[in-house]
Order: sequence, then C-alpha cells, then structure tokens
Amino acid sequence: MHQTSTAVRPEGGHRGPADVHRVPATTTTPVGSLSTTRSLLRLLRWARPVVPRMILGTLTSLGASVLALLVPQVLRALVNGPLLGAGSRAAVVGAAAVVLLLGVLEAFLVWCRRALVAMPGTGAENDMRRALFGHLLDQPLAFHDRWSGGQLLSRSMSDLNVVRRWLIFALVMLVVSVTTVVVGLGLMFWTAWQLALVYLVGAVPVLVLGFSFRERYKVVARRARDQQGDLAGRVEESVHGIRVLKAFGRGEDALEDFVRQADELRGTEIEKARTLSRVSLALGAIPELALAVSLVLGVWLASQGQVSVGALVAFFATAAVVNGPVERIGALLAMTLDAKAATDRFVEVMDTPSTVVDPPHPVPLPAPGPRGSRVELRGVRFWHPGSPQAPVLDGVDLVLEPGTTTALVGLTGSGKTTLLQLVPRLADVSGGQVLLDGVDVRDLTRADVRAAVSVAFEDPVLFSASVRENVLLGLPDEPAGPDAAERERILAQALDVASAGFVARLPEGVQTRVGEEGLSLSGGQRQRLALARAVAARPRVLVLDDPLSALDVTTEAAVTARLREVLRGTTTLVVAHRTSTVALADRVAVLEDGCITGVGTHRELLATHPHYRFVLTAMRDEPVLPDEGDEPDEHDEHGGPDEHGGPGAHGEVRP
Ligand SMILES: Nc1ncnc2c1ncn2[C@@H]1O[C@H](COP(=O)(O)OP(=O)(O)OP(=O)(O)O)[C@@H](O)[C@H]1O
Repeated sequence: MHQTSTAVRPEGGHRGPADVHRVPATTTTPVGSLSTTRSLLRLLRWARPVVPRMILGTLTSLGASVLALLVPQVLRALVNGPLLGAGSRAAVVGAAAVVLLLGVLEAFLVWCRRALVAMPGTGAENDMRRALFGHLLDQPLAFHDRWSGGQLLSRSMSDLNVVRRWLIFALVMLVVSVTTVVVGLGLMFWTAWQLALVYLVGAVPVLVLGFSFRERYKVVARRARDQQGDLAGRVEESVHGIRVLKAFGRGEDALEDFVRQADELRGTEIEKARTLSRVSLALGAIPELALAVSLVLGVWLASQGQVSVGALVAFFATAAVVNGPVERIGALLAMTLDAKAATDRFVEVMDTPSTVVDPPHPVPLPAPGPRGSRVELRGVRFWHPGSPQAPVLDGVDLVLEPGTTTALVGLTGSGKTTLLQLVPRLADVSGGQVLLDGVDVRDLTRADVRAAVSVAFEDPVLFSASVRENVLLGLPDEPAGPDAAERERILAQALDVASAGFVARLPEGVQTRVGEEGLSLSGGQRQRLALARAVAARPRVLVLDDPLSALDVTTEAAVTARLREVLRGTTTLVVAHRTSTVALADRVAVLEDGCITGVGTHRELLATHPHYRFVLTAMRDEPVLPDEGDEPDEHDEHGGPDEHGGPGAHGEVRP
C-alpha cells in the first residue's frame, strides 16, 4: 500500500526529516467528530460488495412490514362488512384466510431477510478483519510501539463484531422500522385523521428525547469500547508478564488493577443501559399514552358517527403494528451508535498511513558483486517519532564491504538496535541514506529489501508452528522458492550452523510445534532457532542483534565457528554485547554519541580507541584488556578478527 500523502519522504529527496504521523496510543481518542451517518458511510469502503444483498434483504423486510400493515385493513373490511353489515359466514372465513395468508407470507419474508443479510454481514466482517490485519502487518515498528496490543485486539475482534451485528440486524431493522412507522402513520391518517393527529403530537417529546439520547449515548458508547480495549491490553500485558508478576509477588496488585479497570467498564456499561432504558421508557410509554387519549376520542367520534367502528378497529390495529417499531427504535439507535464508535475505532487504525512504503517507481535490486553485497550508511540520522530534538543516530557513516562481518559495539542505549533496523527498512532513516549495492533502500520494494536482508533479534520470536515452519519462514514458497528436497537441505544446514542439535531430541523432531501454543524452549534454544531462521533465508545481508546472548560460551563458540564458515559471501552486521561475539567479526565499528567514532580490527581499536576499551570493560564477559604496551591477545583465543582481518568494512574514524 502506497500512501503518498503522508509518506516518510519530504519533497526534494531523502534527506529531510520524516513526516511522522501521530496516532493515539490508548483510549484518550476523542469521540469521532463525524456525524453518525458519515461515520457509518465509511463502511462502504469494505461493505460495498454486500450492498445489493443488503438492499434486497431490506426490501423483503419492508415487504413483511407492509403485509403486517395490511392486516388491520382486512380487519376493517371484516368489521364494517361481514361482522356489522349483512355479511355471510363464508365472508368471515374468507377474511380469516386472507389474514392467515398474510401472516404466512410475512413469516416467509422475514426468513428471506435473514437468509439474504446474514451471509453478507459475516463476509463484510471477514473482509474488514483481513484488511485490518494486513494494515497492521504493513505498519512500521514505530506504529506498534505506540498502539497497545489490547486496543488493536479489541478493534480487530469485538469492534468488528459490533459492526457485523449492526449490518445484519440493526441497519435493516432501522430502515424497516422507520419506514413502517411512516407508512403506518400515513394509514392511520387515512383511516381516522383526528386520532392520528393525537398520536402524532406524542411524537414531539419522543423526538426531543431521542436527540438528547443520541448525544449522550454516543459519548458513553465510545468510552465503553475504548475501555474494553484497555482491559484487553491489561490481560495481554499481565499474561505476557506473568513470570515477573509471580516472581515479584505482584499478582494481587495486577488483579486489583484489573478489577478497577473492569469496574470502570462496568460503570460505563451501566451508564449506557440507563441512558437506553430512559429513552426506551419514553418510547414505550408516550405512544401508549397517545393511544389511550386516541381511544377516548375515538369512541366519542364513533358515537357521533364521525368514524366508523371498522375504521376505529383498523386504526388501533395499525397503531399496534406501529408501536412495535417505535419501541424498538431506541435499541436500534443504540446499536447504531455502538456501531459508529466501533467504526470510528476501526477507521482510526485503517487511516493511519504506513510511513515505510514502497516507492512509486521501484528500482530493481542490483545483482550483488562477486564477493557479495555492499551496504553503506551515509550521513544517517534517526530520531524516534515525537522526539526529533533528540536524534538517536546523528550522522552515521559506515561501509560494510561485500562478504565481511562487522561487529557493532557501543554502550547500552547508544542506538545499535536502531541502526540495525534501518538496513531491512523496519524503520526508515530520518535523514541520510542506507544504500544496498549502491541503491537507496527506499528506492527498492520492501519485499526486495527483506528478501535480501535477514534479521535475528536478541529477543527471538517463534510462531505457533513447527520447527521446520519457523526456520524456513524466510524462504519463498514453491514454485518460486526451492523445492522440497532443497528445503530439507537448507533446514538441516541452518540447524547445523546454529548448533541446534537439540531439535533432533524434541518429541517430533523438526515437526515439533513450538512457539506460544507449542513446546516451551529455553532462551538459548529459541535464539538458535531464530539464528537458523535468519541463515536459512540465504540472505545477501545478515543483520544480527546480539543473537547469541543467551548461549553458554561453549555453544557460542561452536555457533560462531560454523557461522564464520557459512557467512562467506554474506555481508554481516552483528551487534556485540560480548567479546566473544566481537570474535565473529572482521571489523568492529564503535557507535558513540549517535556517530561511528571508530572502525577497525579489534586489535587496532583496542590500541587506539579509548571509548572502545571502555565499552569492552562494560561487556558481559570479561575481556582480557592489554597491559600498557602489550599486544591484545584475547581474540586469538576466539579465533578473532586478527586471524581473519584482511580488508574489511571501513568507515570514517573519528578520534
Ligand atoms: N520506540 C522508541 N521510542 C522512543 N525511544 C526509543 C524507542 N526505542 C528505543 N528508543 C531509545 O533509543 C535509544 C537507542 O535505543 P537502542 O535500542 O537502539 O539502543 P541499543 O544500543 O541497542 O541498546 P542495548 O545495547 O541496551 O540493546 C535509547 O535511548 C532508547 O531509549
């Protein structure tokens, strides 16, 4: 999806600040300022294919209502004719048969309405859910940082449920009810206009009450939906952090927080119910009151001979038909306002443009050179949305030469992960450029970039799927991707590189289901599968965010050794928090104050770069720092960069 209006690039090229679209993080979103009708009309974007069936469903429902309204007219003829006049028994039976036929036809039309409308309603809900999920997947990381999972969950599940129920029931019934009331009133005027006038006077307070109900209910309906989202977020967060809550004995506090939020939601739901019950009371009582007055007047008029008895019967029978829809209108209006709140919340997400988009005219991905792909960061600046005054990266220059491995080193919070994310376009630069084989990554399609660049994060995520599916996630499916035998070979090699021998001991080997709903793995096992996944994608560029942090030293050494073999021909950028990870690299780049302040071999930097030495002392394992004048040697132990140095990544070295 390409959104030019709020795309990240400012006019005139790549170097300006990102156009950051701000989205509400939680429930403080104000009530949508659009009218209810305009709000709900936006559903047409997704519900258009089902409109014909909806119209047909509404027409059948209207037909049913017309039949219901015809019954009183038959009664009128029956009373004025066979009953009070010189009618025959056959005429009475005939009239009863007509009433029965009308009833059966009405029931049939009601069934047709359900059959016509139910399916398209679920179809529209499904399409909207799919569109929303696709949109969420399309959003950059910054979007997911700012929206709570609970809000997104409730918007994609319960909000769309509300919209579906409105589409298949309330919308149709509202149209039918209003039409029935209008036509019924017309018939009442035609039957006995004096009585209809009395009935109509009762509509004035109903309309006034209805208007104030709409205004009040709109606000609480939105609040209730937002609070539901917050509550879902609370559950999600607590389940996610259950270990921490238990470990710190904070279960009771979490429960208290949950109960408080649940009580707030309950309060809002009660307010909704009260608001609705007030208007429902008025909608029920006022027409009945008007009918009571009409009855007295009607009897008097009949006694004066100004209306016939048949007309009187028909009038009240029609009023009985009309009263049902009038009473229902309150509940239908409430469902409509709930649907407006749900639609507003859905559209808020859908209208959030992605800031990382495909270019209008993508450049084809150039072929890599003989030794692999070259990555260059040129004057890269980056700040997180909302804090342009504090750039995390402030002019990063770094070249990763083809086929080399560069370790990125810096103090915690210095921006290493942020820098890494810019290469596969998980976020776009705020200034400067990231070039892949000479092309700005923003001029490539995201699919091309992500096929070329694989990532493994420190905090590995496995999906509820088999080991095989998790590891081969980055490979294109057949027929574009490798065939079955080749996939098995890639799988075996990736697991071997990641030293994931434990997979063979899992209950069903590579078929074992892991992830959230599968077998629990240790942190190190998960990391190895994530690493295998990155390797299996056979990328040109491998971006590793401290992927071995949970491994013991022996396993890390084994993985490192295998990685060094496989990484030939792959350009690798690896964040290192341990000297043993640095050992993987040909060159080391030091990130300091948002810039690369040094690039060189471990030995060179150790000798010349005080900040590098300082960072090493802060690393998780204990580096062997050289005594003054000594040659550093700890990397020789790890088979480090000195052995594999050679011409590698280089960049501007700032003293
Ligand atoms: N989504 C975000 N919104 C705002 N600031 C953020 C966000 N993510 C990270 N930051 C900030 O950006 C800075 C760099 O974070 P980053 O995660 O890139 O550091 P790092 O060097 O990888 O840290 P570590 O070594 O601890 O993993 C930090 O100050 C962090 O607080």
